[in-house]
Amino acid sequence: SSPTLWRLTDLAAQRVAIADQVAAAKYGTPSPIDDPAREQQIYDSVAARAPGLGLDPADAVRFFRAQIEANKLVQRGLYARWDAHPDQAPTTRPDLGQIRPVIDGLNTSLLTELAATVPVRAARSCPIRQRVTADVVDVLHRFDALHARALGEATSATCTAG
Ligand SMILES: O=C(O)C(=O)C[C@]1(C(=O)O)C=C[C@@H](O)C=C1
Repeated sequence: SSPTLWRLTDLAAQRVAIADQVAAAKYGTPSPIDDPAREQQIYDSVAARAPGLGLDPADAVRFFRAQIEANKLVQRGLYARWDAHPDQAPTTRPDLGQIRPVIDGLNTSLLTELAATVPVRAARSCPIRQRVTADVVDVLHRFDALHARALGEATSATCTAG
């Protein structure tokens, strides 16, 4: 088990990054960014698995709500960018059916890491640790302002104290 927020934050960053592919899969199609049925499926799965990992289901769901909001923030930002600059819009359309299993894998890893970080997430030092960790992960992933803002959103529910 990891005593730091590095792995959790890197996984959240991977989930933010994959939103680019989700947006490219949906842009210019009738599929809306928001898919409440898919979200509910994720929340149900997370809530069902949480107790077995020693996690409070409501806490785990709260964390995943932030991951999904962050993902949608990126998708909306990219849509706006692509509408304004059609030359930057994707020229190939990835298959959402191939992206979601990758997201499922990230969700499982995030849940495992959530369980491994219960003490550090409950510590009084969590907010400052999370801020510093997210700043470094932004750099490592070479995130632009949109993706950095999304990682900030994704990590907003990491700390459980306070
Ligand atoms: O799977 C999708 O369709 C996504 O857009 C990804 C995602 C997610 O973050 O998991 C985000 C928004 C949708 O409402 C459902 C799920």
